[in-house]
Amino acid sequence: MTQAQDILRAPEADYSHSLGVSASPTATFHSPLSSFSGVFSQRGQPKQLKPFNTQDIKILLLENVNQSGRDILTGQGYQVEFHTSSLPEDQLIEKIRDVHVVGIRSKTKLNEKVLREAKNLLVIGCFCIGTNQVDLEYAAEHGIAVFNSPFANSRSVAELVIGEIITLARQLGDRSNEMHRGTWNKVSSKCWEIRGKTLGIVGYGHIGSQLSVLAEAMGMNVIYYDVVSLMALGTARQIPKLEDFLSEADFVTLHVPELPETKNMISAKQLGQMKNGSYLINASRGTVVDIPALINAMRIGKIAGAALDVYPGEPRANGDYFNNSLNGWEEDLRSLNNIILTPHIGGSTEEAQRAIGVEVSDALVRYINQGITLGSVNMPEVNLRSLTLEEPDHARVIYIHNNIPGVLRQVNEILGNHNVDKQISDSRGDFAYLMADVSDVQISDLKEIHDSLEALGSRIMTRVLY
Ligand SMILES: NC(=O)c1ccc[n+]([C@@H]2O[C@H](COP(=O)([O-])OP(=O)(O)OC[C@H]3O[C@@H](n4cnc5c(N)ncnc54)[C@H](O)[C@@H]3O)[C@@H](O)[C@H]2O)c1
Ligand SMILES: O=C(O)[C@H](O)COP(=O)(O)O
Repeated sequence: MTQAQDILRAPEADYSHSLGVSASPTATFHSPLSSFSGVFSQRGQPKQLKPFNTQDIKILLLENVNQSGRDILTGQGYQVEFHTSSLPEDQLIEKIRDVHVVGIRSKTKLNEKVLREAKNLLVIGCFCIGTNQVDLEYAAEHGIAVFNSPFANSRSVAELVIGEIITLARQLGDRSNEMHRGTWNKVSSKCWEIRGKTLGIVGYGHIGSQLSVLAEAMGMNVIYYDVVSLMALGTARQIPKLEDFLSEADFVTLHVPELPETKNMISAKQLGQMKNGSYLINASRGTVVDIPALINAMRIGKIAGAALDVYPGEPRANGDYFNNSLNGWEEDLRSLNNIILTPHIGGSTEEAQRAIGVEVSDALVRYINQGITLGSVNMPEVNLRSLTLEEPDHARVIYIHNNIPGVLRQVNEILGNHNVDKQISDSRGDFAYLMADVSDVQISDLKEIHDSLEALGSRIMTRVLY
């Protein structure tokens, strides 16, 4: 298989523009590499304590992350290795051992087996909405922050679904295929307007609620089902029971995350509860629909059409033919009438990918350079105003730790001998994140602070940025 693969290395970084976190040559402790043990000290892998230098940061970017994001990362001076597809697990493990940052989309599985090998990893960027492909708990336990882009592609998905509703109602896919084969088949039987029909949205979150507005603008009635009680937009109505909801909708569209509770959420029983001749659209995650049950429901005419953008097993790269990933169901799916099969393109628009690239890369830069966790999906959200590392003798201390009683007292005993300008701490479940800016410190102080924090039983990761 051919796979475009570049190593992007930025030209010399312009430190005067790198968010004010680079080492000032005038700072007294901006020494060359010292024998001290750790700017990023983690998972039993002590590193040398040296001034923060963006060029030391190694980033692995997979799955064709947009140029907008790559430009931001290379512009910081980081070393960026870029791949257009995801990697087989053995190659991923090999690559991830060495890097501080990995950027992925929905295909790359960062499970415990892979993350165990990622001894230097500080942060994961999911350049997409879904984070189900990452073991978020394991990452948090090991001090690895995870960021995503929660809604930059929602509009693209909602627009795709609108297109699919009309396409299914008018059997456009079949007519187009027939014309491609040279057949003129002008029919109106079982072709419908969507005006006045009922759209049923499962999961009324970012995508579902946008879709609600668009569908109403086209004259549809909207109902929705969600585990949370949510404010209806326009004249939409929330239906408390899935069974009642399914029996009322002409079109059912799924917008729930991949969770144990959503696995096979639409199976034979639920398909049986849908209206005769209704339609099913899935642009959420492949595990949400029981595909053999759908194939059967379409064969017997219960379901008049379907659109699938996501599948339980998806090829790793473009060109891997949609063949062996679905236990052989591909052939059955391809043989059905009025079914739209798309290769997980819900969020694949220029607008969405550009916006995601910027949003996630900005979050990564803030985290790498300043330790700011705003928008993290697995860490407490902690922010202090920009680090004043241009001033001599300033440093930012970050201590990620287990959320157990007495830690703040111990940390403050360690920091207490120094001038703490600002400090903030927050917790999320079992983990806590402390950020403190200290001034009037020399490199020997930083080493002492670092080593003392590292010795605490609660420690997950210590970072000292200066
Ligand atoms: N096809 C694509 O390219 C594409 C693009 C973006 C997102 N997605 C998928 O779509 C999903 C939804 O995206 P979103 O941004 O709208 O998410 P969201 O988190 O904003 O909304 C999800 C909604 O689902 C609800 N929900 C959760 N579990 C439920 C359950 N068991 N039953 C009913 N409702 C439940 C939540 O309460 C929430 O309101 C994402 O998790 C992602 O997997 C796919
Ligand atoms: O989670 C998402 O945002 C979508 O599934 C899109 O994923 P993709 O970036 O891999 O296309």
